[in-house]
Amino acid sequence: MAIVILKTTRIGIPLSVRLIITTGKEKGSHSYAISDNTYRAMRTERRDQCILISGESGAGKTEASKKILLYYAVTCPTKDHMVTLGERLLQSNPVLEAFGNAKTLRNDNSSRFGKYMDIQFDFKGATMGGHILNYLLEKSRVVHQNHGERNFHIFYQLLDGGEDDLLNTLNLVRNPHNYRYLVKGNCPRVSSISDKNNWKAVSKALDVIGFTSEEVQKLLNIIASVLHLGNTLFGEGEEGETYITTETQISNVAKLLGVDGSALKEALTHKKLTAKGEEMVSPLNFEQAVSARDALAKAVYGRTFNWLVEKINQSLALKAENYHSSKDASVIGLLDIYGFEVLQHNSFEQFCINYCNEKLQQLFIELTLRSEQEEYETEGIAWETVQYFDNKIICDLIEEKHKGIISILDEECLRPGETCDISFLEKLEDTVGGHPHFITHKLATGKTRRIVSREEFRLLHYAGEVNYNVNGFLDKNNDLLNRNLKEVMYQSENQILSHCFRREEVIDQKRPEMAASQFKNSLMKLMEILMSKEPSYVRCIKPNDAKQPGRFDEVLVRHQVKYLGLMENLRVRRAGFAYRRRFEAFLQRYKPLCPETWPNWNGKLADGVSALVNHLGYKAEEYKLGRSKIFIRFPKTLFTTEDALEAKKPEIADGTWWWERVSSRQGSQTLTPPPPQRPPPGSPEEAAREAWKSWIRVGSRMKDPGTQDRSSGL
Ligand SMILES: Nc1ncnc2c1ncn2[C@@H]1O[C@H](COP(=O)(O)OP(=O)(O)OP(=O)(O)O)[C@@H](O)[C@H]1O
Repeated sequence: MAIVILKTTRIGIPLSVRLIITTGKEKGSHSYAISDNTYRAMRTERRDQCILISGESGAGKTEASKKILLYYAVTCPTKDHMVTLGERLLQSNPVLEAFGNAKTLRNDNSSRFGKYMDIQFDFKGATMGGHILNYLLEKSRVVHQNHGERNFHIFYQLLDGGEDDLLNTLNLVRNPHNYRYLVKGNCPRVSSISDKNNWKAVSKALDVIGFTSEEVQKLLNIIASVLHLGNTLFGEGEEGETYITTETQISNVAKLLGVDGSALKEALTHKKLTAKGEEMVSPLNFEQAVSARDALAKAVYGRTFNWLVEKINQSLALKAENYHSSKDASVIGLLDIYGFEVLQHNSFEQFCINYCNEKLQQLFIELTLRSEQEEYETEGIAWETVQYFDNKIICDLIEEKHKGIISILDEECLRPGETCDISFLEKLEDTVGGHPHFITHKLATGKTRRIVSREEFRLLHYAGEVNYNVNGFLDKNNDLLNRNLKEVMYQSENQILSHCFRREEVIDQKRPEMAASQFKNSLMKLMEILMSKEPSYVRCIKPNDAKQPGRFDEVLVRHQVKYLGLMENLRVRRAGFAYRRRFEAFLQRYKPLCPETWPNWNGKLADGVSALVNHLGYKAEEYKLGRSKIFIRFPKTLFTTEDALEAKKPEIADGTWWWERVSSRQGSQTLTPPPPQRPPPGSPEEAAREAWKSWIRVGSRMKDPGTQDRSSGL
């Protein structure tokens, strides 16, 4: 069971709050409602929309996003030659889940990457294309899993579901226990997952998306090579030299990756350095060789995942024949990104995940709480301010240039001389030691000191307090692969790999951006994308930590409701107005309802709106006029007005033969331009027709790009 709280919109109107508790039977119905409302808002407002799905790991974000996608795939019109776009959108899910999801302690199908998907619609509302942006895959899982967790699903699916012939060509045996990279978490069986069935689903999906059998083979070669790489072991010679003890494994890896075996062996046990312009080769010790092997496995898997997303994007891309209609295209974005995560041992990955959640909370504050309240102030509407915690202070602590945690981490990675994770921690203490949301063992006093170990720093996030162990921060941020390993991969005969290891990085030796900065920059871009759209929210709340149906842990739920800011949001919405619109847009749309304002109002806009609402009989408590906008308190008021408008449409065009023809053919709600034959010039029919035409063009569509109508988070 999961609870989802959502805000609904109709023609872009923030509506009342709905709390929907889903049970097995009605699973997904709520997601259809928000999908539908967002689609309608996009069409009537002609404004890009986005749906932000948030919640803790295991709360139901991915399930909700799949339902939303399903809704669009099934209900939106498609062009004849585009019938498979919806199908391809849907089929991208099993593929991305196979390669990017894994069993964790909190969720048997946890997304270990973030995903933002754009669905493009043409002016008739038909799906035209899609695009996926992926964020920070948890690559460390390829080589290590916590107890009770698994590696990415694809490894188990391949071993369980792959045909005998396929496994033979990959030199794999069916038992996952034979592979070191799969037994780190004790390789638990998961009753809720059928790897065999999922393998079938993934194979079919790859086909539907348009992967050729050659590409699939190359992809699986890489997956199998990672397993063989995990079984590649090293020995130490008498003089301390490192060598590979498992010849069969390494030749399997070389064959599957399409690289030269001896070059690979050399690159796994030696590193190339350039000192004073001269190239030197230095042997790696045992630990360094193990690290080089693991780094290669992570790099190969991570880059292959990016390639996979690229391929899916090519398949979803707007086709050339639709470019002409893309000018009028609208977009619905769907964000399903990792939720706030607190584990027993939180590392670099959790730091990035929780930073991302801080940013999303900032966005929520910006787009809803703050903008809502600021708007009342700007418009001169009397208003009782609702207090909320602004987490900007935490975002700054993490991301500020030169002074933030990410900058300090980058500096420590680049600084010459001896650096390590502990020196990073010390640097943090020196630089952000006094910050109210930052604590370390050294800085803590009393009780807190006991809960922060010497290798940890503690951040007081908006959603709770989290200790991060600095071990591995520098390595993960550096994300470096020895140069000679990159060279070997660049020369691979497997086109996926040679595509993933690019010339500028290998030959020109351009240093890639540090992982945390790269993540920070991609988040900044994401925020820009989301800010340009009208947001709707799906808030997923996890009912219990035991993955059990029908159990409702009140403390856990209360905590989530609190940190998601739902109560503040409720208060803002309740005290506020359900709808607001600029005077000109309101007048444009509803002017047919009042003889004084139809077909044109030539006086002051505010007076026109006053005349209109007086004629409609609005009561004083139902609305307020601001400086440039009308604010309507209850959705009911607006719906009554909308219904009156619907009823009025045929009457506006009364007496014109063309209206009757259009309405009898296509239904009276269709906003189709009148047919070319004109009524006699100067006749009342012609005047009615002209007024109608202009209203159809502007008023009925409420095209109002200047409006700051932000959906609430509920
Ligand atoms: N609406 C729902 N009704 C019943 N069960 C659900 C619902 N949503 C999710 N679940 C169950 O919860 C599990 C976790 O859901 P999901 O994978 O969507 O979580 P998530 O929030 O995306 O987690 P993560 O951040 O770890 O990826 C699902 O596999 C499913 O068993």
